[in-house]
Amino acid sequence: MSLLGKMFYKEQPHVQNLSHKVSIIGAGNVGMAVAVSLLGKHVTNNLVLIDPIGDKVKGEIIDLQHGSLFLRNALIGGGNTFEDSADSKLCIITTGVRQEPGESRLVMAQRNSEIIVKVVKMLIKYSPDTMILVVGNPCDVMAYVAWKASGLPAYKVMGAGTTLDSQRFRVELSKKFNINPSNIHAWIIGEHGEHSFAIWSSVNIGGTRIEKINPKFGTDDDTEKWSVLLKDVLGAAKTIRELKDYTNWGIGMSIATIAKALMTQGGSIYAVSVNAKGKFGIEDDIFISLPAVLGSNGITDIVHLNLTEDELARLHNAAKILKEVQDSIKIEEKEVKCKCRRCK
Ligand SMILES: NC(=O)C1=CN([C@@H]2O[C@H](COP(=O)(O)OP(=O)(O)OC[C@H]3O[C@@H](n4cnc5c(N)ncnc54)[C@H](O)[C@@H]3O)[C@@H](O)[C@H]2O)C=CC1
Ligand SMILES: CC(=O)C(=O)O
Repeated sequence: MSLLGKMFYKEQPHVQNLSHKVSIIGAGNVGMAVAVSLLGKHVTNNLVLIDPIGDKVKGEIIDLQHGSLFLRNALIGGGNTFEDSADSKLCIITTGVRQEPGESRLVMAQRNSEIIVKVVKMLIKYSPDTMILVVGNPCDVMAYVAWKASGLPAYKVMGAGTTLDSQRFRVELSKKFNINPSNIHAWIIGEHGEHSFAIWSSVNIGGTRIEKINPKFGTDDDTEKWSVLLKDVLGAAKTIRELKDYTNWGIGMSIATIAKALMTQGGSIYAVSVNAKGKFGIEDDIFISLPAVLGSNGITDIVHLNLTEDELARLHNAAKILKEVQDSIKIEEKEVKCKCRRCK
């Protein structure tokens, strides 16, 4: 009899609870920040990390596994192929090349969309019913590409959107008001990029809409110049990139929070990239960042914001730009061959 046989009276085979599997695709700076945040927030104890390129992902998996002692015995698997992602409830795509200096978003969109299509086809092969959250940039357009490539209903596919921008906005406001950012309700919507904008009219602290006190709040005519604060918010990515080359911790934590809403506690609202067709006068399938209610099967509702005329015009402008980029992308429907042991 083996040592295990001598140690235990076996009652039944050991079965792992696989119902909360989250797969992260891309073990770069963002992917690893998402992984650590998901584990630290106990969003899942069944994590898979996949990166088709290089050995780094294998090293990251072993390294993280050594932390599982402190992470509710989390199961951490993955590698270069997609088989371990089978039956994921949520797949988070962080693959993508970063923008080269001087490179247009459009060129980056085409390059990254080719990666997204390949990745999504593989994910759907193993998890046909998964939810997909796209982080790779330009994330609104990449969410559209993921939706097209996946064949999933739109409510199951979203992009990180302007969650991070809204988070940055709340943090900057919190520094001025000296209030915990979780008690400040403020949104950036539109496109996660050059066409995002703040909904100053809805900034609310402690049940008080600031615009009611200062009707010029956030406008160029405001003598207190609150709008200056937006420079730090919208320029944050550039500032951080100049200092450390990439951004990862802020997005890692916001993705873990979105994932928590999708995995455990429905009813939380985040400004994710959603298909806005039929909302706010948008007529086409355009993925754009709007506050949406998240539940355990994806997006349940999109908030019917009370936008001012100017804010609505900005939203339509962002939608127009996003549609132009979406339309410029060629999404090839070609079959992707899996190199995993099961399919070889
Ligand atoms: N939505 C948001 O708020 C944010 C988005 N990002 C975006 O996230 C993406 C990842 O950024 P980082 O992790 O810093 O980059 P990184 O270079 O550290 O990691 C990217 C990963 O993608 C993988 N990859 C590259 N080409 C691939 C291909 N052809 N097929 C499969 N995998 C491939 C690489 O192996 C690498 O592990 C970028 O597009 C970046 O702009 C970053 C921060 C915030
Ligand atoms: C890189 C990026 O999209 C950000 O940090 O906002």
